[in-house]
Amino acid sequence: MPPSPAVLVDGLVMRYGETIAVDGLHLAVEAQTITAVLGPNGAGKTTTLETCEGYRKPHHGRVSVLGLDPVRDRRALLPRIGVMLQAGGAWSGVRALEMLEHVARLHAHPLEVGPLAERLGLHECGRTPYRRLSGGQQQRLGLAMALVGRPEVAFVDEPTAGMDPAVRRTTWELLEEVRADGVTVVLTTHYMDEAERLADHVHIIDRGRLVASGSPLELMRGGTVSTIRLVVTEPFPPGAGDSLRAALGPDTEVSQLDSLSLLVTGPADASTLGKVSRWCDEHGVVPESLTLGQRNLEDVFLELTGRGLRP
Ligand SMILES: Nc1ncnc2c1ncn2[C@@H]1O[C@H](COP(=O)(O)OP(=O)(O)OP(=O)(O)O)[C@@H](O)[C@H]1O
Repeated sequence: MPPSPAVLVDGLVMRYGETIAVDGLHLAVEAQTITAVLGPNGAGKTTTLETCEGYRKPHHGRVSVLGLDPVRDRRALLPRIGVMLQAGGAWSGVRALEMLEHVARLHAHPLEVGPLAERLGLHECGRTPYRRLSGGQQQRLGLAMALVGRPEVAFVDEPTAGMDPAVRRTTWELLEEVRADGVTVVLTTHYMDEAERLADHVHIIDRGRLVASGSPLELMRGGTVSTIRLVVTEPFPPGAGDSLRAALGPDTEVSQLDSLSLLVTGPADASTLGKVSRWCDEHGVVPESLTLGQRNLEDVFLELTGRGLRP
């Protein structure tokens, strides 16, 4: 029998008034892995995580974490999970290190507070009340609070949003270390490089529904294998995507990523490359780069939904 998932979301429906935030979502998270939930703004990622954390009750369907119901079994579950919310999570007047020590005491085998705070650069603001911490400091404290208890499952909502590159790398290393320590990590992110580097498994959601699941490699290999990325120096003329699509024929798909880049998916062979460069020539488009490559997670999302992942 396969091991039971650490987190199971089974036909979850969540509504805010008329808005359907999560629309019959199914996903399973294998224990001791890092699972990334990807999706554009408003896809329902935070709502799903908050339901797994026991902050919201499913309107339909079921959620189970470590075999427990996050609402009904909240008291039993709380010491076994770590939570990093997108914002907040600490009392406004509490000092940063006091808060971290408090959370550590709620768990049976916490990490040492000092070294964790030092690694996340929290020692320098350890005596600062939470409300006076900068946004970045609050975020690092939130991450430390999620991990300090050595939880069995850590839910981290956009852990590196807005972090500088060095702290981002430290965060990635920390998440990899806790996974090696046996922690199951469920994270949401908008950063493709984060998901590609960290995640064992990715669930892509859009409009509250699962649109694809797999390891980053499986997702990037599935379907069309190759891409040609055309980046230009001046914005494309209106209708450029349609015009290039017509020039390339039915075997290829053309998506406009932004005003300066187009992605061609399909056979990225010499003939297609020749057609792209002829099209540039005929339309007065000056390429800055024309790159052949395997599609990345962002391309996968675009192919599946026709829209980009980033805000
Ligand atoms: N408290 C709320 N009241 C009303 N609508 C809400 C509330 N929270 C979320 N929504 C709506 O539910 C939908 C899903 O939101 P959610 O925050 O779960 O998405 P998300 O994928 O986490 O987005 P983001 O990447 O921007 O954090 C969106 O349409 C959002 O506007």
